[in-house]
Amino acid sequence: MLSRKELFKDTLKKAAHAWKRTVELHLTEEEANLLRLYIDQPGYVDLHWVMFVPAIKGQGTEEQQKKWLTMAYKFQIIGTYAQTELGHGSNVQGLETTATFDPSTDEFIMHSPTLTSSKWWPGGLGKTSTHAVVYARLITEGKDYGIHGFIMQLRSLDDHSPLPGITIGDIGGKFGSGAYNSMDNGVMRLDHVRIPRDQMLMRLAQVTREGKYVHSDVPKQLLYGTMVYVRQTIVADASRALSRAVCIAVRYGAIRKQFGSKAGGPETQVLNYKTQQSRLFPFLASAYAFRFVGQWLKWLYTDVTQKLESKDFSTLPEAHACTAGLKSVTTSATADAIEECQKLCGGHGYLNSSGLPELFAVNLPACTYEGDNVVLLLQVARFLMKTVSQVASGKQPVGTTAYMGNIQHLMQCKSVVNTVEDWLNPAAIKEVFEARALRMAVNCAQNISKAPSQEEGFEAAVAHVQLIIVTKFIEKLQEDILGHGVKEQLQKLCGIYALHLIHKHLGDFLSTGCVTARQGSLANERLGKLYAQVRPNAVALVDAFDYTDHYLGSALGRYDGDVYSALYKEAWKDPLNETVVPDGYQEHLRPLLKQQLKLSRL
Ligand SMILES: CCCCC/C=C/C(=O)SCCNC(=O)CCNC(=O)[C@H](O)C(C)(C)COP(=O)(O)OP(=O)(O)OC[C@H]1O[C@@H](n2cnc3c(N)ncnc32)[C@H](O)[C@@H]1OP(=O)(O)O
Ligand SMILES: Cc1cc2nc3c(=O)[nH]c(=O)nc-3n(C[C@H](O)[C@H](O)[C@H](O)COP(=O)(O)OP(=O)(O)OC[C@H]3O[C@@H](n4cnc5c(N)ncnc54)[C@H](O)[C@@H]3O)c2cc1C
Repeated sequence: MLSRKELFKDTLKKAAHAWKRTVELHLTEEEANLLRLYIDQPGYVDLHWVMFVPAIKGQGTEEQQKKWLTMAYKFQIIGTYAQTELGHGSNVQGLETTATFDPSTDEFIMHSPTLTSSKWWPGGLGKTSTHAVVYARLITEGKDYGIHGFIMQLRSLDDHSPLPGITIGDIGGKFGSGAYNSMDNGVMRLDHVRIPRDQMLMRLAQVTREGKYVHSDVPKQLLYGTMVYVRQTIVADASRALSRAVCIAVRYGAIRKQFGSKAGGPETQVLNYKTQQSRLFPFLASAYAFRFVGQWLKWLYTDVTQKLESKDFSTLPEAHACTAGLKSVTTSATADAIEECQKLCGGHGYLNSSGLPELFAVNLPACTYEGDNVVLLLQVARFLMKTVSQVASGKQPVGTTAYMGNIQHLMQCKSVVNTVEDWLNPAAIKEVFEARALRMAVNCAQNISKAPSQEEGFEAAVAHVQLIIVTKFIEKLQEDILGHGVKEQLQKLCGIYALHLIHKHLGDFLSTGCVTARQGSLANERLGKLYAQVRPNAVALVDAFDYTDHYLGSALGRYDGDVYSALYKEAWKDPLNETVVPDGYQEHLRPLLKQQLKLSRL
């Protein structure tokens, strides 16, 4: 087991190699991010590519982009995204770092006025990054204009030592053995560090030579644009992580046999047990659902970005609500699913050689970074409340809230489901999800005037986001899908995804009158039939993810199924097995055993 310093150095070596290849091969950002996935190290490539570069692209002027991105693409500088502080992360407007303009020198003075203003968490900040986009309160002419982004050099490009006035280091070990412990999330304190005025990212606003603050004609929320970009990538990351865990658990479930042998025959594959299927197959369906909605979200983000180019900001609220909501729902579901997949693999699921503990440790933080999942869903709730009031005033909603325009029907419709088979009808499923989401949003809006309940808003937001995921799965199935029988299997998975949500949130569907108790039990009956129908193709459906054994990194999820010899082989690689008699025996165990033995002979 590598020490944290060895782990860091090993990862730095891999990352530096990746960067070198990125430059030599002239990789695009997309290709560099694919390389990041192959390395599968939550490391230095993340923040440089995933946040530092996009922040400059989104908030820098053309001139600033030309200057800084040229260096960033060639890895002449290595950047991070320094927004979160010891005292504030969710509340960006509460950040305390200051950037005070000094007209006498045409500089900003960057300062950490309090302990809680210390920058805290930025990936790569601790030991690697030479530069950062630092978010700070812009103060000029004695007035505080709120949070803006500034490019700062942190370390010497000669010997990597921190520049004067900058105290910088790593925040210490984190959850899990490998995972984020290979990344130097850092702490930084600034003591009146001066930077040129032109290092303020000036696409959204600027300060003139005289110190006048001038806001440009773009919405101030573009300051948050980098986070919107990363949130949409995180949905795709979640679908990948979930599909890896499901691949391991399904393959192992097909190999593992326990009980159920008749007359000395073979025991039963655990994947044949109904309890195993009802715990695992909703995750299999979710892995496909999240992949499809992630593809759609990437389209939405690209579309919004193109509109922004032509100063069309109309879909910015939708982009924020969708990226925030889908990041929240998919990462929470994925973290829970990976943990459950460990349990689905019994004792061996807790071995590092299963690949599941590492997968869990790497993906759990996604529920927090890039926005705490509750905070983000409350943003979706805010967006829904605004939409409900616009509908009430006669405005026709569009995009993912278009269903709210059908308010007359959806507020009183009854589900058409009368038989188990009716739950196979996508239109019936979609209508039930639309009615639930709308009624929960309207109930929340009606109650908001009484006692604004965060809980109601939160749940209405979950209902809205789950509707988006179900809708995108249904729409995907309306496309031409190659491969004999593939569409049929995906239809079953779509049914499982939707009906498992009805089962899980039956209280919502009943309390809003969208389904009756009988329709609820028909849904459960349909679900059980779908599990049985998917079982024969379960292994094929995870093989379809096409992960190599290297990428999966799991003795339980091997393509050849040779699990037991892989587990046994992995065990002997552990450093503890380098000696048959363990270190410490002579000092600690032998004296005790000898003494007790002597006593027993008296
Ligand atoms: C590969 C993975 C690498 C991971 C490395 C990790 C990196 C990080 O974690 S970076 C740091 C991430 N930090 C966060 O995500 C912070 C989360 N907090 C926020 O985003 C904001 O503080 C907030 C949105 C929760 C609140 O912002 P605030 O300015 O206070 O805004 P209001 O709630 O008052 O809303 C005002 C208005 O603006 C709209 N809006 C908010 N955010 C956005 C956005 N990103 N894009 C577009 N519009 C946005 C919001 O909807 C309101 O609109 P109206 O209702 O129309 O007024
Ligand atoms: C692995 C990792 C990497 C990171 N990398 C970076 C990075 O590179 N750059 C960077 O700038 N940051 C980074 N962060 C920081 C991250 O963005 C923040 O931790 C995140 O935004 C959450 O903010 P917080 O820690 O302030 O949580 P808090 O907001 O303090 O959350 C604590 C609790 O309060 C609740 N809460 C907060 N506000 C409300 C509210 N209004 N209503 C209801 N409940 C509320 C939350 O739901 C949560 O349960 C990283 C974090 C992690 C874990």
